[in-house]
Amino acid sequence: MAVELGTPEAAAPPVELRDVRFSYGREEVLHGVGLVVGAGEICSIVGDNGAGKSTIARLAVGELAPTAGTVRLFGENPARFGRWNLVGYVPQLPPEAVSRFPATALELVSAFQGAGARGRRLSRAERRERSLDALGRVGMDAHASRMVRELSGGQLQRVRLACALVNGPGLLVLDEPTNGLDRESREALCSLVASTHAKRRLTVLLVTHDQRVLRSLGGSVLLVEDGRIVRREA
Ligand SMILES: Nc1ncnc2c1ncn2[C@@H]1O[C@H](COP(=O)(O)OP(=O)(O)OP(=O)(O)O)[C@@H](O)[C@H]1O
Repeated sequence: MAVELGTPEAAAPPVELRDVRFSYGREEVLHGVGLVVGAGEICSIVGDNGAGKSTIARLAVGELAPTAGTVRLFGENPARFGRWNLVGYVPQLPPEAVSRFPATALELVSAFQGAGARGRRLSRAERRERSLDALGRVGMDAHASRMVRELSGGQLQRVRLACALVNGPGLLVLDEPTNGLDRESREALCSLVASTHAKRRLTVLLVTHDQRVLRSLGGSVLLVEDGRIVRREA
């Protein structure tokens, strides 16, 4: 079932899945998923544990390849996509996976930086400035020199968001971004995503269980059950 979101535009939509099937080994977990997220739209994916939400997000950013069907990222096959500055992705990870990383917050964000406009190589000073700016946007510039293993779960999640935003992406894919966040951090994250969306016409694909995040960000909501999109709420 293909679910069309928003009005068609001349430019290719940031995210497009057509009749996508996916199997981990022999077990098929997505059974013909279709969705289109147009430029500047917010689309949230909800559903029970194990329904297939993260798998859809991972396919959308090319982390997984479909076993059947078509995935397009800004109109291109993710396997051949080259404009990764356009994509910010915060995967669902156990916090330990990042927090043992032997780097400061600033170094972690810098590691995610791509080239500048038209592929220009950035100087060290420019990279530092852009990383500090991204940390500032998530309210973490004061913690730039701290080792990521010393950060709280909420602080670490903000730094991961800075990593996703540092290249000024056109598409932000967030998988359960508010897991483990307190109210203040959750609201800060939602308002940052909402303001970036409004200012820069950011496209957002969000996986969440959190009704408060859905209410705060608005947009379309897709319900996934057992590897199928079964409902769309605009
Ligand atoms: N690496 C993997 N290897 C094998 N099976 C997997 C793997 N990752 C996910 N699965 C299975 O694929 C199905 C869909 O998983 P997925 O993580 O996409 O669900 P989800 O809706 O995001 O769940 P949750 O809300 O718990 O994060 C589940 O049955 C899960 O057990």
